[in-house]
Amino acid sequence: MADVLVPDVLVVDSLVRRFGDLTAVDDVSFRIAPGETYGLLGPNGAGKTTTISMIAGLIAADEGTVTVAGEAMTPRTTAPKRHLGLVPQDLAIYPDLTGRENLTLFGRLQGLTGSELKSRVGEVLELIGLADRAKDRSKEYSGGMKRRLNIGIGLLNRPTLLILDEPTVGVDPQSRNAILESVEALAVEGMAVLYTTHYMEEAERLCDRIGIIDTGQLQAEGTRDELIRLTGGVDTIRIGGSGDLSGAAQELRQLPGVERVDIERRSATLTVKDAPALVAQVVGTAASYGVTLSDVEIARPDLESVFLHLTGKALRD
Ligand SMILES: Nc1ncnc2c1ncn2[C@@H]1O[C@H](COP(=O)(O)OP(=O)(O)OP(=O)(O)O)[C@@H](O)[C@H]1O
Repeated sequence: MADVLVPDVLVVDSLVRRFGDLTAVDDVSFRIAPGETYGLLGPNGAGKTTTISMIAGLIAADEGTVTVAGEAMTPRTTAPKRHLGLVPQDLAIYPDLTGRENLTLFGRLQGLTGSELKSRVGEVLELIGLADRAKDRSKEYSGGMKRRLNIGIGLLNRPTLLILDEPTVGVDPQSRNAILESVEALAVEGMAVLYTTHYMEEAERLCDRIGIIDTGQLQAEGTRDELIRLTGGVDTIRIGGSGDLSGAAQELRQLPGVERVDIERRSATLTVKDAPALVAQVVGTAASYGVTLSDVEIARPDLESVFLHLTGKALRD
């Protein structure tokens, strides 16, 4: 049976945006399928906000096109905007209103009324995990709760595509986790999500596919594993200690999944396929040769190494 072709929710084709002499977005193309979470990962100033501002029809592209749910998006068109929920980096909530009042107000502005409005506000409060604080004024919320309320506003119109611009910048780790859980819950509901971040852990955890952006250009895209393969990167296990390391190394070379073993004076470095899966066996083998281990280190390539490989610089500033 032939596969049913589901059209992409978002098609970004050859987008360019210049500010004077600076090309902030330089020929960027990517697509997002329904239910997919796509991460735009890049450092500050890479062009993420400018890209999503064009996708949301807030600013015009100099070149290229954006298609949302099959409709062309420009600052002059309003129809495709009904498919979008945009959660900007800056908070857009009223501090003196409660969480529920904020959502109700924005829901009305988006054309919801009566029982539909009430039930949607209730659903969104659950989705963002603020149902039990709905009656508190938002100025009493923590930074992370305010951010989640900001996300809730973007969800009111049941968007086909939710765009989140660095939603965890400046929030504490616990709130960050709550935000990430909310985004995971949305993906489970089948929403397409475009998530910009400069935190590789977030992109690794949330995103089905990741586009790496730097100096306005999409350097590479793919799943986490596809991107890591680009670096040709491998896992390593390094064991350090005293005893018969050379004897242990001979046996370690025979273990399935071990590609090579390099011995130095008091340490051995194993190049392996899957370090976490092998480490217990490696330690056991070393012990059976009377090696007294003083340290065991696992290193796996991550998106940070991919970024370094592609751009020659670190992702973090
Ligand atoms: N309105 C503007 N006028 C002039 N330059 C701009 C404007 N908006 C963005 N830029 C420049 O375009 C480049 C890309 O900025 P953009 O905000 O898109 O990056 P970003 O990846 O979202 O970074 P950040 O995380 O810091 O927001 C930067 O060099 C920025 O200074």
